[in-house]
Amino acid sequence: MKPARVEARDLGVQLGGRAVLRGVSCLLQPGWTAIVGPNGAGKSTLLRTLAGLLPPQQGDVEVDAQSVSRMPARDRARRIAWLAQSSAVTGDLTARETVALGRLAHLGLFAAPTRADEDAVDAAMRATECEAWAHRRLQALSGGERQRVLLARALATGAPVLLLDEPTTHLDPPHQVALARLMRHLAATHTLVSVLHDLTLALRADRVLVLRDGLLQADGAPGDAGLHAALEASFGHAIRIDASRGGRPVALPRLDD
Ligand SMILES: Nc1ncnc2c1ncn2[C@@H]1O[C@H](COP(=O)(O)OP(=O)(O)OP(=O)(O)O)[C@@H](O)[C@H]1O
Repeated sequence: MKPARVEARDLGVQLGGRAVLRGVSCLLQPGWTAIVGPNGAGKSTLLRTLAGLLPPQQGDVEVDAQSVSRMPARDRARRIAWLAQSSAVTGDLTARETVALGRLAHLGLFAAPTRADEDAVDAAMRATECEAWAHRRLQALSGGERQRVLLARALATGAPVLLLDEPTTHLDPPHQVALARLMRHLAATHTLVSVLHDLTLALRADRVLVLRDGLLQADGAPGDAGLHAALEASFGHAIRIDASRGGRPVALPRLDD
C-alpha cells in the first residue's frame, strides 16, 4: 500500500452560525499525527472535514493532490477510513459482519467477498484482538469491545489514510497500551491521524497538532519546546509537560499545586 499525503488548505467551517474551524492549514504525511486541544476546539470537525464528510465553506482538502470533495464516494472510502468518536449502533450485525462492512468499497455490485476480503477482515480483527466475539451481536458488546470492532472495521478497509477520533475511548489500560503499539506499527505504512485527549499518548506520535477555538496553535514534533508551550497555554494550568523522563516528554496533570 502506498502511503498518502493529505493537505488541508485554509479550512473554514461554520456550524450553527459559529466559526468552528478558522483558516486551518496542515500537511499530513505518512506517519502518526496526533490532534489535541480542549473540548470544543474543533478537533472532530477537522477530522470529519479531512475525511470529506463535512464540506468546508472555505478552503479544501486534497489526498494525493485530489480534492476529497470531488472524489467519488467509493474512491474516498478506499483511501480514507474514519473511526467516529461515538458510533451509534443499530441493526443486528455480528462483530465480524460489522468488520466486513469495511470491505464494501472493494466489492463489485452483488459480488461475493473474495478470499482476500476475508483475509483482510481476519487480519483486522486479530490486530485489535476482537476475534473472540466474531459471532456476537455488536449491540451486545461492551463499549470497549465495540470500539475494538469498529477500529477493526476501519483497518479492514485497507485505506492508506486512517482518521481515528478518540480511539482509546472505553479501552482498559492494557488495551490502551496495545492500541498505542498498534498505532506506532500502523504509522510505518499509513498516514494515521488520531484525535486524543491523553497528552502523554499524543506525545508518542511523530507529530502533534494543537487546536484551540478553531485555530491551529502549534504543529510540531513531541520534543519541540514551541509545542510544549502551546500545550501548556491551551490547557491552562491543568498540565505540565515534563521533557526529562526517559528522554520522552510526558504530560503531567497538576493535582496538588
Ligand atoms: N452540528 C453542529 N451544530 C452546531 N455546532 C456544532 C455542531 N457540531 C459541533 N458544533 C460545535 O463546534 C465546536 C467544535 O466541536 P467539535 O466536536 O469539533 O470539538 P472537539 O474539539 O472535537 O471537542 P471534544 O474534545 O469535546 O470532543 C463545539 O463548540 C461544538 O459545540
